[in-house]
Amino acid sequence: MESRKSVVVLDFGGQYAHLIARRIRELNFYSKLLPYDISLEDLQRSNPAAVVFSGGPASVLEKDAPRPREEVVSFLLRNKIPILGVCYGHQLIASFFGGRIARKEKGEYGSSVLRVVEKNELFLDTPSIQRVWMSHRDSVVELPSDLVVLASTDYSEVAAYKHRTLPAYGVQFHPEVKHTEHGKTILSNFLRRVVGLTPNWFIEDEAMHIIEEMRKNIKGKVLLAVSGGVDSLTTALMLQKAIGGENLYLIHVNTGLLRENESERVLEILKKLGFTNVHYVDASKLFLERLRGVTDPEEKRRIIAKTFAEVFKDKALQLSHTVGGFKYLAQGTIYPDRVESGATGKATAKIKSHHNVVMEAIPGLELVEPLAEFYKDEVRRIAEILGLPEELVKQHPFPGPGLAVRVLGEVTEEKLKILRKATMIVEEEFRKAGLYEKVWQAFPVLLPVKSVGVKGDVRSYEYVLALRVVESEDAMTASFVKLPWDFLEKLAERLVNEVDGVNRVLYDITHKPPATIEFE
Ligand SMILES: Nc1ncnc2c1ncn2[C@@H]1O[C@H](COP(=O)(O)OP(=O)(O)OP(=O)(O)O)[C@@H](O)[C@H]1O
Ligand SMILES: O=c1[nH]c(=O)c2[nH+]cn([C@@H]3O[C@H](COP(=O)(O)O)[C@@H](O)[C@H]3O)c2[nH]1
Ligand SMILES: NC(=O)CC[C@H](N)C(=O)O
Ligand SMILES: [Mg+2]
Repeated sequence: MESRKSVVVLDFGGQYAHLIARRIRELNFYSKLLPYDISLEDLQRSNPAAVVFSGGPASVLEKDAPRPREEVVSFLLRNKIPILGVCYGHQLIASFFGGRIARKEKGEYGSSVLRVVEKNELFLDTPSIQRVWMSHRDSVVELPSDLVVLASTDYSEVAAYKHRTLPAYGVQFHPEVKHTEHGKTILSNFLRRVVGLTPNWFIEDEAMHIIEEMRKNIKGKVLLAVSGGVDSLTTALMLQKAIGGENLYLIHVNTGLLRENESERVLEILKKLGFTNVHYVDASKLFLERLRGVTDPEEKRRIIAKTFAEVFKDKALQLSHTVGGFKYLAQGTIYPDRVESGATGKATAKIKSHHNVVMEAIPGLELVEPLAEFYKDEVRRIAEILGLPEELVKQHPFPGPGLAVRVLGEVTEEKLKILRKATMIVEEEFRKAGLYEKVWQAFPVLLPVKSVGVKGDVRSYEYVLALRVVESEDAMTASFVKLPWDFLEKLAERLVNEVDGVNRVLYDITHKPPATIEFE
């Protein structure tokens, strides 16, 4: 059993379920995300001080809606372990106690004004009227006498409730998202006031703990895929600290889908960081061959994942002939990679297949993913602690499938060449203007269409680039950046003047959701 108390978040499939756990960790409490149908034994192993029921896409009104096991519910109630329901969780807990849930004629999506109608610890230090963020269609329309309404909105009379005698609470809104003004205070109130917890989770200790665990448990040679991004570099540093350099083998693959001189740069960095067993595979021909004629985005991702695994396996086999067998495969997978691939919970919807997650199946090798539970900003803090140079800590994320998801439709050498050049210019201009570190990502995308233009009095019929520039905290949600016109103008000018084959530049003004950050 875990020695320290944890706050368990039961995952009912909400896209923001892990965000709840993350906010709780930001408040310095140890938190774990577990599947909604976890057994009592496994739940107890986590030593739960409190349990949060997350939101989710299902409806409590459906017969086979996800529910926690009965043994779990009765354990929580019997032992008076505090519970907090969020959205779907709020509806679920209300229904356990005999409340009535109904599907109303319309939903309540986005910002709402919450009125606190009953003084309660949960809303301590927050104003009686506050903005909250809602995303639901079902509502709690009747409460049993055991439950008291704490807050309402115009649309939802039961926007928050508590049980009269048990430590059970529900909120229809999402306290975990930034758009809920006082969400963090509300979560903090629940943990400090209702549950009575004292802080027991600090990221430095956490990273050191994971390193310590790896030191104890890893017995044998480790293969690590390194892209040069902050995730895999941090993974490499953690492993270096845990097991030293001797048993650590780094492989960098040139997929042919990387940016200008990227592989050379990565190899240089690894040398500087003191890694000795570094191996390079140039598989660019193979990747491009296999992608020829393929236009479907998920098919492209599948091919890249499969090829990546194959290349990796071959190299591992080849290496093991010379240095002896490998026991582990390490990757820089971070939490959002898994959420969006639908790999975190049974109730989560799949958005797109992030390639490192699909790569899990290399038979015979045990997977090591020390960052699997962290968000990017947490990874950056760990990287800093481990001494990764600042420009590497702050580099923008670059997807595993590389430029293939930014050349929409079929990937060809010609298009890659255009996009490489354009990418270089965009990165350069952002750095020059001091904007690079202010945004989450900034990159061009090559659209699969040509448009008519005029260059030097001559008609041109060339490709169109889209610019994608977003701000984000963790890539789960993002907003487009309102860049100054002058900057955009200069950037577009450079792109059409210097990149052969492009005569038009568009600016993407959609947020995520509904658009994703990458176009494929
Ligand atoms: N070209 C590559 N060569 C070797 N490993 C790779 C390559 N591309 C991706 N990987 C593996 O897949 C993982 C996920 O890729 P991803 O691009 O998300 O992460 P990253 O490059 O480490 O960090 P960032 O998200 O900051 O770019 C990497 O951490 C790495 O383990
Ligand atoms: O390792 C990765 N493998 C992938 O297949 C992949 N696809 C997208 N990304 C990056 O993840 C973040 C969220 O991207 P999306 O909004 O496009 O899903 C953004 O930061 C993207 O750049 C990937 N990273
Ligand atoms: N975000 C949620 O948890 C939604 C809960 C439920 N599916 C509803 O629509 O009301
Ligand atoms: Mg990367």
